[in-house]
Amino acid sequence: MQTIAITQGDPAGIGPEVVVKAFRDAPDALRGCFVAGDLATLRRAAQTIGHPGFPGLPVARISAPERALEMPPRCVPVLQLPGIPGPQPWGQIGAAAGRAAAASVLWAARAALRGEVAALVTAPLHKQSLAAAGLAFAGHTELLQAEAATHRGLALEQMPVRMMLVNDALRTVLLSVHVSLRDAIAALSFDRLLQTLHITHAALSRSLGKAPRMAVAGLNPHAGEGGLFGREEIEVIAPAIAAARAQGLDAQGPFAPDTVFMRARATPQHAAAFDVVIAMYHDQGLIPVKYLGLDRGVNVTLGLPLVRTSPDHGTAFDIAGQGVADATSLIEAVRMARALAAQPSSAHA
Ligand SMILES: NC(=O)c1ccc[n+]([C@@H]2O[C@H](COP(=O)([O-])OP(=O)(O)OC[C@H]3O[C@@H](n4cnc5c(N)ncnc54)[C@H](O)[C@@H]3O)[C@@H](O)[C@H]2O)c1
Ligand SMILES: N[C@H](C(=O)O)[C@H](O)COP(=O)(O)O
Repeated sequence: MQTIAITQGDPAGIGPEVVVKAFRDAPDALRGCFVAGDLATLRRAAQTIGHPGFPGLPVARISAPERALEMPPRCVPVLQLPGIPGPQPWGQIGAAAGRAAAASVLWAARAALRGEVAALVTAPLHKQSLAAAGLAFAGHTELLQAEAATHRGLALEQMPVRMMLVNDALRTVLLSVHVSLRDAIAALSFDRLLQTLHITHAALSRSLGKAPRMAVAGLNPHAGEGGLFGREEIEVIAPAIAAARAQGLDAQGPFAPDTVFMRARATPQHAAAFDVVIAMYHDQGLIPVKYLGLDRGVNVTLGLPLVRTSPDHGTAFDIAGQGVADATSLIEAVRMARALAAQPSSAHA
C-alpha cells in the first residue's frame, strides 16, 4: 500500500477537524494516509470532536511518510513541517493562516511530484488568507499547476489543468474557474474549449475505461436560442465541438445549460445520457453538483502529473472549531484519490 498526503487546510477553518474526523470514522479508507502540517493544529482539531466518554483521537508525530503505514487505526499521523505557523483563531482571515495552509500544500505537491507519495488530498483553504499571505494563486488548482510546471521545466500554458467536480450522480468539468464572470465569458474561446474536451477525454477514458460521452453546455440562456440570445454558441462552441468530433472525441452540444445537468444526472430511475458536462464557467457547473449535497462531491484536478482530490466544500468559518463539520466529502476524496492512484497511469488524473 502506498501513502497519501492529506494537507491540513486553513487552521482557522474546518479542514483540520474534518481530517481528524475522517481518521475516526473511516479508518480503513484512511489507512496509509498522513497529514502534512502542524501537530498542535491537528491536536486542537482532535479536541473539537471529543466528548464525555470519547476524549478525542491520538495525534502522533511521524518522521517520514512511510511511517503512516505502521500507525494503528484511528490514530492521526502528522508529519510536522518546519516553520509552519501553528493554531490560529477560529473563523478569521489571516496571513499566518494562509502561510500555514500554503506550506502544507507546497510540501505535499512537491512530495507527490517527486513520487514520494501516491496522491494528495487537500483540506480546504481560505483564498483570502492565501492572498493575505502573499501567494498570488486563486486556489489549489492554480498553485498546483504552477508547481507542476516548474517541476517539469515548462511554462504555465504548457501545463493546462481543469477542475472537475464529481458526485455519485454527476460529473462536471469547468472551462474556467476562479475569475470574474466577465473574465469567464472573455475566456471562452475555440482553443480553450477544444483543450478542455481533450483534457476531459484523456482523464475520463482512463478512469471510466471507455471514451466519455461529453455534453457541452451553452453559455447563454437556451444555448443562445438560435442566435437570439447571444452568438457564442454559433461562433465558438459549436465549431469547437465539431473539431473535437472530427478528432474522434464523443462531444455533443451545445445544450441548454438549464436542462443539460438534468439529462446528465444518474438516478436509480434514469440512466445518465452523458458521462460529463463541460460547463462554461464556475457557477454553471458547481451549483448543480453542490445543490445535490456538499457531503457528496469531490473536486479533482485534471491535467496534473499527480493525483489531487479535495472535498467540494470550503473552510466554513461559520462552524469552525465546533466539531460539527461533516467529513463525508473528505472521506470520498480520499477514496477517489486512492482509486485514481491505482490506475496504470495516474499522470493527468
Ligand atoms: N477545496 C478548497 O480549498 C475550497 C473549496 C471551496 C471553497 N473554498 C474556500 O473556502 C472559503 C469559504 O467558502 P464558502 O463560505 O463560499 O463555502 P463553504 O463551503 O466554506 O461554506 C458554505 C456553507 O456550507 C457549510 N459547510 C461547508 N462545509 C461543510 C461541512 N463539511 N459540514 C457542514 N457544513 C458545511 C458552511 O457552514 C456554510 O454554511 C472561501 O475562501 C472559498 O474560496 C475552498
Ligand atoms: N471552486 C472550488 C469549489 O468551490 O469547490 C474551490 O474554490 C476549490 O478550488 P481549489 O481546488 O482550486 O482550491
